[in-house]
Amino acid sequence: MSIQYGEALADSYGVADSFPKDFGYGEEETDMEDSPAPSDSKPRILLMGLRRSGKSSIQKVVFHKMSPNETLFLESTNKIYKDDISSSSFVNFQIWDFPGQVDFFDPTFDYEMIFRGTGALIFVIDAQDDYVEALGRLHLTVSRAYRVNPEINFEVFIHKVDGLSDDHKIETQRDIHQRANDDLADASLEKLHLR
Ligand SMILES: Nc1nc2c(ncn2[C@@H]2O[C@H](COP(=O)(O)OP(=O)(O)OP(=O)(O)O)[C@@H](O)[C@H]2O)c(=O)[nH]1
Repeated sequence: MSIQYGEALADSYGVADSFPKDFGYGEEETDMEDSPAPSDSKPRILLMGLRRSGKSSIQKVVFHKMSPNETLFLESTNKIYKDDISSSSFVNFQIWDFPGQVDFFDPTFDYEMIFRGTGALIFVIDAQDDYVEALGRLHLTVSRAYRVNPEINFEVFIHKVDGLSDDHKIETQRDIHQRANDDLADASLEKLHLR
Protein backbone atom coordinates (compact mmCIF):
# COMPACT_ATOMS: atom_id res chain seq x y z
CA MET A 1 0.00 0.00 0.00
CA SER A 2 1.55 3.26 -1.00
CA ILE A 3 0.71 6.08 1.30
CA GLN A 4 1.93 9.61 1.10
CA TYR A 5 1.10 12.52 3.26
CA GLY A 6 0.41 16.02 2.08
CA GLU A 7 3.52 18.14 2.52
CA ALA A 8 3.41 20.48 5.41
CA LEU A 9 0.98 23.22 4.86
CA ALA A 10 3.22 25.96 6.02
CA ASP A 11 4.53 25.56 2.51
CA SER A 12 1.06 25.86 1.03
CA TYR A 13 0.90 29.37 2.28
CA GLY A 14 3.00 30.37 -0.70
CA VAL A 15 0.35 28.95 -3.01
CA ALA A 16 -1.87 31.97 -2.39
CA ASP A 17 0.20 34.04 -4.75
CA SER A 18 -0.69 31.86 -7.69
CA PHE A 19 -4.38 32.84 -7.50
CA PRO A 20 -5.68 36.00 -9.14
CA LYS A 21 -6.88 38.72 -6.76
CA ASP A 22 -10.29 39.21 -8.23
CA PHE A 23 -11.97 35.84 -7.88
CA GLY A 24 -15.63 36.51 -7.25
CA TYR A 25 -16.20 33.92 -4.59
CA GLY A 26 -19.70 33.34 -3.38
CA GLU A 27 -19.70 32.96 0.37
CA GLU A 28 -22.24 31.21 2.41
CA GLU A 29 -22.63 30.17 6.00
CA THR A 30 -24.79 27.18 6.56
CA ASP A 31 -26.35 25.63 9.61
CA MET A 32 -25.48 22.04 10.27
CA GLU A 33 -29.11 21.04 9.74
CA ASP A 34 -29.40 22.62 6.30
CA SER A 35 -30.20 20.31 3.44
CA PRO A 36 -28.18 20.62 0.24
CA ALA A 37 -29.16 23.27 -2.30
CA PRO A 38 -28.85 22.50 -6.03
CA SER A 39 -25.52 24.39 -6.24
CA ASP A 40 -24.16 21.84 -3.75
CA SER A 41 -23.94 19.37 -6.59
CA LYS A 42 -20.54 20.87 -7.56
CA PRO A 43 -17.49 18.73 -6.77
CA ARG A 44 -17.01 19.05 -3.04
CA ILE A 45 -13.89 19.07 -0.86
CA LEU A 46 -14.28 18.86 2.90
CA LEU A 47 -11.81 20.44 5.32
CA MET A 48 -11.95 18.66 8.66
CA GLY A 49 -9.75 18.39 11.73
CA LEU A 50 -9.62 19.38 15.38
CA ARG A 51 -10.40 22.88 16.55
CA ARG A 52 -7.58 25.37 15.87
CA SER A 53 -5.72 22.95 13.62
CA GLY A 54 -5.69 25.60 10.88
CA LYS A 55 -8.51 24.67 8.48
CA SER A 56 -9.90 28.17 7.97
CA SER A 57 -6.38 29.56 7.65
CA ILE A 58 -5.60 27.17 4.83
CA GLN A 59 -8.81 28.06 3.03
CA LYS A 60 -8.36 31.84 3.49
CA VAL A 61 -4.67 31.93 2.59
CA VAL A 62 -4.90 29.63 -0.40
CA PHE A 63 -8.14 30.91 -1.93
CA HIS A 64 -8.65 34.41 -0.55
CA LYS A 65 -5.15 35.87 -0.49
CA MET A 66 -5.22 36.39 3.25
CA SER A 67 -1.72 36.84 4.62
CA PRO A 68 -0.63 34.12 7.08
CA ASN A 69 -0.24 36.75 9.82
CA GLU A 70 -3.88 37.76 9.53
CA THR A 71 -4.98 34.20 10.30
CA LEU A 72 -4.02 34.88 13.91
CA PHE A 73 -7.27 36.81 14.20
CA LEU A 74 -9.58 34.23 12.64
CA GLU A 75 -12.50 33.34 14.85
CA SER A 76 -13.33 29.73 15.51
CA THR A 77 -15.73 28.30 12.92
CA ASN A 78 -19.00 27.16 14.48
CA LYS A 79 -20.98 26.32 11.36
CA ILE A 80 -20.12 24.64 8.11
CA TYR A 81 -18.70 27.38 5.90
CA LYS A 82 -19.22 26.70 2.20
CA ASP A 83 -16.98 28.44 -0.26
CA ASP A 84 -17.57 28.38 -4.01
CA ILE A 85 -14.36 28.32 -5.99
CA SER A 86 -15.26 29.00 -9.59
CA SER A 87 -12.64 30.86 -11.54
CA SER A 88 -13.44 29.22 -14.88
CA SER A 89 -15.43 26.36 -16.31
CA PHE A 90 -12.43 24.15 -15.49
CA VAL A 91 -12.07 25.29 -11.89
CA ASN A 92 -15.43 24.96 -10.30
CA PHE A 93 -15.82 23.31 -6.93
CA GLN A 94 -16.83 23.91 -3.34
CA ILE A 95 -14.79 23.78 -0.19
CA TRP A 96 -16.67 23.11 3.01
CA ASP A 97 -14.82 24.26 6.11
CA PHE A 98 -16.09 22.39 9.16
CA PRO A 99 -16.12 23.41 12.80
CA GLY A 100 -13.47 21.56 14.81
CA GLN A 101 -16.00 19.75 16.92
CA VAL A 102 -18.15 17.80 14.46
CA ASP A 103 -20.54 15.59 16.38
CA PHE A 104 -21.37 12.52 14.35
CA PHE A 105 -24.03 11.59 16.89
CA ASP A 106 -25.91 14.86 16.48
CA PRO A 107 -29.13 13.85 14.67
CA THR A 108 -29.27 17.21 12.87
CA PHE A 109 -25.86 16.56 11.29
CA ASP A 110 -26.61 14.55 8.17
CA TYR A 111 -23.13 13.22 7.57
CA GLU A 112 -24.36 10.50 5.24
CA MET A 113 -25.72 13.12 2.86
CA ILE A 114 -22.52 15.15 3.15
CA PHE A 115 -20.15 12.24 2.55
CA ARG A 116 -22.26 10.84 -0.28
CA GLY A 117 -21.65 13.95 -2.40
CA THR A 118 -17.99 14.41 -1.47
CA GLY A 119 -15.01 13.97 -3.78
CA ALA A 120 -12.18 14.59 -1.29
CA LEU A 121 -11.80 14.92 2.44
CA ILE A 122 -8.78 16.80 3.76
CA PHE A 123 -8.03 16.13 7.40
CA VAL A 124 -5.76 18.75 8.97
CA ILE A 125 -3.45 17.83 11.85
CA ASP A 126 -1.58 20.43 13.91
CA ALA A 127 1.98 19.11 14.12
CA GLN A 128 2.79 21.46 16.99
CA ASP A 129 0.07 19.98 19.15
CA ASP A 130 -0.08 16.58 20.80
CA TYR A 131 -1.67 14.78 17.87
CA VAL A 132 -3.00 11.69 19.65
CA GLU A 133 -6.50 13.15 19.87
CA ALA A 134 -6.30 14.26 16.23
CA LEU A 135 -5.42 10.70 15.18
CA GLY A 136 -8.47 9.37 17.02
CA ARG A 137 -10.63 11.92 15.28
CA LEU A 138 -9.02 11.17 11.93
CA HIS A 139 -9.83 7.51 12.31
CA LEU A 140 -13.43 8.13 13.35
CA THR A 141 -13.95 10.58 10.50
CA VAL A 142 -12.41 8.61 7.65
CA SER A 143 -13.91 5.31 8.71
CA ARG A 144 -17.40 6.85 8.81
CA ALA A 145 -16.89 8.61 5.51
CA TYR A 146 -15.50 5.49 3.83
CA ARG A 147 -18.47 3.39 4.89
CA VAL A 148 -20.84 5.93 3.34
CA ASN A 149 -18.76 6.59 0.23
CA PRO A 150 -15.65 4.48 -0.52
CA GLU A 151 -14.89 6.68 -3.55
CA ILE A 152 -13.77 9.65 -1.42
CA ASN A 153 -10.09 10.62 -1.74
CA PHE A 154 -8.65 11.02 1.74
CA GLU A 155 -5.80 13.46 2.31
CA VAL A 156 -3.97 14.08 5.58
CA PHE A 157 -2.35 17.51 5.85
CA ILE A 158 0.29 17.79 8.53
CA HIS A 159 0.08 21.47 9.27
CA LYS A 160 1.98 24.08 11.32
CA VAL A 161 5.34 22.45 10.78
CA ASP A 162 7.01 25.86 10.76
CA GLY A 163 8.10 25.40 14.38
CA LEU A 164 9.69 21.98 13.79
CA SER A 165 13.26 21.09 12.85
CA ASP A 166 13.76 19.11 9.64
CA ASP A 167 14.39 15.91 11.62
CA HIS A 168 11.32 16.49 13.72
CA LYS A 169 9.21 17.06 10.58
CA ILE A 170 10.27 13.73 9.13
CA GLU A 171 9.77 11.93 12.42
CA THR A 172 6.30 13.47 12.89
CA GLN A 173 5.25 12.50 9.38
CA ARG A 174 6.51 8.96 9.85
CA ASP A 175 4.81 8.60 13.23
CA ILE A 176 1.45 9.95 12.05
CA HIS A 177 1.59 7.78 8.95
CA GLN A 178 2.38 4.69 11.01
CA ARG A 179 -0.25 5.24 13.68
CA ALA A 180 -3.01 6.22 11.28
CA ASN A 181 -2.44 3.08 9.23
CA ASP A 182 -2.16 0.85 12.29
CA ASP A 183 -5.55 2.14 13.40
CA LEU A 184 -7.02 1.36 9.98
CA ALA A 185 -5.47 -2.12 9.97
CA ASP A 186 -6.90 -2.80 13.45
CA ALA A 187 -10.32 -1.89 12.08
CA SER A 188 -9.80 -4.08 8.96
CA LEU A 189 -9.93 -0.98 6.78
CA GLU A 190 -6.70 -1.57 4.86
CA LYS A 191 -8.48 -0.68 1.63
CA LEU A 192 -8.94 2.85 2.86
CA HIS A 193 -5.98 4.79 1.49
CA LEU A 194 -4.75 7.90 3.23
CA ARG A 195 -2.51 10.15 1.21
N1 LIG B 1 2.39 28.39 13.51
C1 LIG B 1 1.37 28.29 12.66
N2 LIG B 1 0.16 28.71 13.04
C2 LIG B 1 -0.85 28.59 12.15
C3 LIG B 1 -0.65 28.06 10.86
N3 LIG B 1 -1.86 28.04 10.23
C4 LIG B 1 -2.75 28.55 11.09
N4 LIG B 1 -2.15 28.89 12.25
C5 LIG B 1 -2.81 29.49 13.44
O1 LIG B 1 -3.67 28.53 14.05
C6 LIG B 1 -4.77 29.17 14.67
C7 LIG B 1 -6.06 28.48 14.33
O2 LIG B 1 -6.31 28.63 12.94
P1 LIG B 1 -7.75 28.44 12.30
O3 LIG B 1 -7.55 28.50 10.83
O4 LIG B 1 -8.75 29.36 12.90
O5 LIG B 1 -8.10 26.96 12.74
P2 LIG B 1 -9.42 26.11 12.45
O6 LIG B 1 -8.99 24.68 12.30
O7 LIG B 1 -10.21 26.69 11.34
O8 LIG B 1 -10.19 26.29 13.84
P3 LIG B 1 -11.73 26.03 14.21
O9 LIG B 1 -12.56 26.96 13.39
O10 LIG B 1 -11.79 26.31 15.68
O11 LIG B 1 -12.02 24.58 13.92
C8 LIG B 1 -4.72 30.64 14.24
O12 LIG B 1 -4.21 31.39 15.30
C9 LIG B 1 -3.74 30.63 13.07
O13 LIG B 1 -3.04 31.85 12.94
C10 LIG B 1 0.67 27.63 10.48
O14 LIG B 1 0.95 27.13 9.39
N5 LIG B 1 1.63 27.78 11.43
